[in-house]
Amino acid sequence: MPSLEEELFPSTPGKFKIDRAHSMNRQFHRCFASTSTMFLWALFLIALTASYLSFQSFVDTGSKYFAASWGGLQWEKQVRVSSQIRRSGGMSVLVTGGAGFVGTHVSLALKRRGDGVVGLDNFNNYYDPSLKKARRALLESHGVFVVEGDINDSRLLEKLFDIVAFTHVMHLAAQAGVRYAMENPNSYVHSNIAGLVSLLEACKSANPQPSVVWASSSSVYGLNEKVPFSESDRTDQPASLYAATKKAGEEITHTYNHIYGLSITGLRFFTVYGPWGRPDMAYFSFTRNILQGKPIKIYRGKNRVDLARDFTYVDDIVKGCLGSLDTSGKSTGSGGKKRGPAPYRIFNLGNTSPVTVPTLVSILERYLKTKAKRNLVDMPGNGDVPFTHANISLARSELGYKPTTDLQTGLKKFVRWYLSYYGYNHGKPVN
Ligand SMILES: O=C(O)[C@H]1O[C@H](OP(=O)(O)OP(=O)(O)OC[C@H]2O[C@@H](n3ccc(=O)[nH]c3=O)[C@H](O)[C@@H]2O)[C@H](O)[C@@H](O)[C@H]1O
Repeated sequence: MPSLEEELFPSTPGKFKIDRAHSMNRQFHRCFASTSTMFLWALFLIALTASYLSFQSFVDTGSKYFAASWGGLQWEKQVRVSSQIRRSGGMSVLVTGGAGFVGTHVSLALKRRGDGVVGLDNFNNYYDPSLKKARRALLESHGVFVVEGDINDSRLLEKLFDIVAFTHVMHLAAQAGVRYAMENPNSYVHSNIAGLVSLLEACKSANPQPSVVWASSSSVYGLNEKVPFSESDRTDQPASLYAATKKAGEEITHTYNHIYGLSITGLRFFTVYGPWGRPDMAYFSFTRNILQGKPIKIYRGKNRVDLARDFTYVDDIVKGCLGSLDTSGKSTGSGGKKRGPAPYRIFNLGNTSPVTVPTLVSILERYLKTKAKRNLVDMPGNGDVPFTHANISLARSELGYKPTTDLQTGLKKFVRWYLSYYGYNHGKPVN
C-alpha cells in the first residue's frame, strides 16, 4: 500500500529531485514555524511592554495620568500674564482651589489690588461643576487664569513653579464638607492629605520657596467644650474624618516648616458663607429647598438643644487671608534645604457671635418671603459638633483681622446673589 507520501509524491525517474524538493520544503516549514514562533514572542513582548507602560502611567499619578489638560505655549503665556504683578511691593500668588468658593473671592481681591494671581482647580463634581465654571468665567473677566489640574499632579506643580517664581501659595483646594466624609472617605485622603503633601513637596523644592497660607478648619476643635475656641485649646478629639484630615494637615505643614524652612500660616475657617457659596452647605441648600417648597431637615443636639455655628461672611474671611499673606514672612530654604527658622502660625478666622441653625432659617424665611417646611430631627452621629465659637484675639493682633458682617447682613447679600444667579424675579423663577 503506498504511503501517503508516495501517494502525494509517486515514485518516478526524477525521484531524487522530488526528494530534494521535499526536504527543502520541510526545512522551509521548520524555518517558517520558528519564524512565526519568534513573531508570536515578539508580539507577546510588545503587548507586555505596552501594558507595563500603561500601568505605570496609571499608578504614576504625579505625571502622565494628569498630563492631558495642561501645557503648550499658549497655556504658558496665559499663566505668565495672569501672574504679572501690577503694584510696587506686590506678590504673585498661586491660589489652589481657585474656582472654589473662597478661592474665587480671594483671587478677585488679590487681582483688584494689583497682585499677580494664578488659580488651580480640578473642577471635580463634589457639587455642580457648572457653578465652578461660572466662577472661572468671572475670574477670567478680571484677568485671572485658572489652570485646570489636580494638586496631586506633581509635574504640573513643577511646571507652574518653572514658569512663575510664586512668592506665595494660598492653598484652598480641599475636599470640604463634614458629613460627606462618611460617604467618600478616600476623597478626603486624596485631597487633604496626599494633595497637601504633593503641594508642599513642590513648594519646598521651588527656588525661591514661596510662603504658604492654607485653609484649616474650625472642625479641628472637635469635641472641645471650652468656649470660645482659642488656638491653644486641645485639637486631639476630631469628630469627623474631615476634621481629622485638617488636623493632620496642621501636623504635616509643621514638618515642612521644621525640616525645609517653609513659612506656614494655617487658618481655621468657621463656617464660611456668602455669594458664590457652596451648594452643599446648610444655608445654601436650605435656600434652594425653601424656594422649591421642599422640607428642610434641621438637626438638634442632645436634649433637643439647637445647634449653633459661628457663621463667618466670606468678605471677612478674604480680609483674614490677605492679612495672612501680607504678614506671612519669608520661607528660608532653598534647593530643598532649610537655611534658618521660618514662621509657623495658626489663626482662628471666625465671626465671634454664634447663631443657632433655627435662627439662620428664620432669617432666610424673611429674605425669601417664604415659610420653610421645618423638619426637626436628632443630630445623626455623622461628624457634626453641637456648636462652634471663635476667639479671634490672636488674628486681630497679628493680622489686623476684624469681622464686620453679621449674619443678617451677610445672608441678605447671599440671597440677593442667589436669586439673580439662579434667575429668580421677585422670588419667582424666571422661565
Ligand atoms: O467651619 C468649618 O470648618 C466647616 O464649616 C462647614 O461645616 P458646617 O459647620 O457643618 O456647615 P454646614 O454644613 O453649612 O452646617 C451648618 C449647620 O447646619 C446643620 N445642618 C446641616 C445640614 C442640614 O441638612 N441640616 C442641618 O441642620 C449642621 O448640623 C450645622 O450645625 C463647612 O461645610 C466645612 O467644609 C468646614 O469648613
